[in-house]
Amino acid sequence: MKIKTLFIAPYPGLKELALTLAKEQQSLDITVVQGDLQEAIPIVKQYEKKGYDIIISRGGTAQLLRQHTSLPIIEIKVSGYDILRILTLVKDYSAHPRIIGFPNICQGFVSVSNLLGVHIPYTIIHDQEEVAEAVQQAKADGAQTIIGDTITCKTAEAYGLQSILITSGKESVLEAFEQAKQTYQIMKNAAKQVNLYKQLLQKTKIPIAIYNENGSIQFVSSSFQKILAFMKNNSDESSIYAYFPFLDNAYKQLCQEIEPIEIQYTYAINDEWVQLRQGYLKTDQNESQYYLRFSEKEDNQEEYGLSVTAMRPIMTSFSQIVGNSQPIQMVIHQAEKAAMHNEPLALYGEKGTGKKTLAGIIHCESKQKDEFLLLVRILADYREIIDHLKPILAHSEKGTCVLQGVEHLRLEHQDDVAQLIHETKTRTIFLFEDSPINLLRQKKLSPHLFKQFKQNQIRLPSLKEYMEDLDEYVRKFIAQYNVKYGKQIVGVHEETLKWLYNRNWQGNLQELSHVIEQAIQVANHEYISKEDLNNIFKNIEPGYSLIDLNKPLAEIEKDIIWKVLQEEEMNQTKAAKRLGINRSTLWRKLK
Ligand SMILES: Nc1ncnc2c1ncn2[C@@H]1O[C@H](COP(=O)(O)OP(=O)(O)OP(=O)(O)O)[C@@H](O)[C@H]1O
Repeated sequence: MKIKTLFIAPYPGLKELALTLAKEQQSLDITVVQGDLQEAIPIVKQYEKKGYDIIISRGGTAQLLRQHTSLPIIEIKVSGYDILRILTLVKDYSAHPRIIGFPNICQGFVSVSNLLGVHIPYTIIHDQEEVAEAVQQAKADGAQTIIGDTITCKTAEAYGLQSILITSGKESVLEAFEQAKQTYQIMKNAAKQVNLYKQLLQKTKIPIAIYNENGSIQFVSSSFQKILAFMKNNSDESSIYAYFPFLDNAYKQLCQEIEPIEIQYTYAINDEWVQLRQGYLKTDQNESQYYLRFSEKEDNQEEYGLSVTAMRPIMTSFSQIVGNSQPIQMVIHQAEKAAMHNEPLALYGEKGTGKKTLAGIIHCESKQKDEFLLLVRILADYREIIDHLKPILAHSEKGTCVLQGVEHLRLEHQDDVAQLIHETKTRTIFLFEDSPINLLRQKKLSPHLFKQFKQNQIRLPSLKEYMEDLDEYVRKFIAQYNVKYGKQIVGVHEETLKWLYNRNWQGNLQELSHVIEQAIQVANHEYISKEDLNNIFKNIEPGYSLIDLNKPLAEIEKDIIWKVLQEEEMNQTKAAKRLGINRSTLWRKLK
């Protein structure tokens, strides 16, 4: 297959020469068009659509075109022969010649003319815009003939001077043809590689899209394309922001700074929550590139010992917190106070007591509510962790960073975190399962770090401490899961609630929420019955016979999974690992 080549000749003679030489080119299919600086851009736009591979042009035209097309531009260089020809022509000329040109042309002339003992004055320009001034100056200096390229000659004539165009000879044109072939070959090899990777991405079925700083989509895998089509029917939007508006914000810059760590997002597409990950791709161009990919729920979290999530607060206001009990009212009171300032804060309480939820509300009720809300989980200590945390904490003067697992860091790293917090204005909220003072005593918390939030600590009570609010929470979860599962459950009977109340309750809000979720799914009356709940507890509490062999296989499987989950303190990662399945499979099987 021949290389489709567009040859733009800035003057008629070059067009003729190119047409003649093109005939001898076996591997180039050359279209020759005449056009100068002004005409070249529309020509290229017109031919670009016709599948051309490469463009050949000369001087300023070639340089201008580079800024307006992604096709490779080969420039016909002024050769020693071209210079020699001009010098031979003008050496006995009496009409005071002057060369005006870019540094390479002028230097070429100086070298060759020195060899020949011909001395022609010259003016070096660096930009086409300088031509007019250079011509006027030459005229003022007494020059009568200007030697230069097409634009220079046109300008000279406009000022009433003679001009001699530096024409390109056969050798220069042939040289450009050779270069076109070589460049095309290099391009083809690079394209081959890109194609290979693209195919690989398609084959592995990873839903991934790559886009630039402006959000313009550069690549989209077929599986991602299907999702985009699903999101916007018949839409040919080329901007990623049209589909995922949350990407166009402060996180983009952060993404670049914490590369190679990805930022996770939870996003609803047609009522279905999905996990997305955004990352930064290093390229050697000035432009920044990003990718967005769909991921299994919280997969590969341990990859970097650090996970960064753009939090989506499920509750945004203190008024949404239900419960009149003293412990809950105390939490609300303290949290309201905390939302009024920007000091580092610690929230502590057992697993599933609502620490993340409260952190989200505090953020939404604070001055920085419109800024980012990040959940940073430290999963392991490692050498570069502070380098990774630095941009996160220093990222913006605003926003809230919720930091979980800081006690996993060695004490000197914790001291570094304390220093970072001291220097930043980003609001930091620490989450602990144990009380900070206990952690301090056990030497798991650095005194420097402790000092940062010593005055601002909120303890989240365990559910068993505020059982008088149980009915409120049960009702809240029923309403929440009715929506999710399209049910119309109206509540639990008084006696069921009493029974629930009198249980030796070990779990927290997280577990209560799971139990109600299960109950909503199985309930087939308006009220959740004691039996419904009992069946669920049977499966999640130790001491009950685990497997009821009268149930269908899928149900037995569910029971086993619940049992393992319970034994692993509802830790989904550990349960999934024990069962040899991944976390999304685990949840799918429980549905
Ligand atoms: N005030 C609340 N009202 C209703 N539901 C709540 C409340 N607080 C928390 N929840 C629910 O309880 C569950 C656990 O909450 P959250 O994740 O905030 O707890 P956590 O203490 O941060 O958990 P962990 O210790 O596991 O990280 C979530 O499903 C959340 O929706």
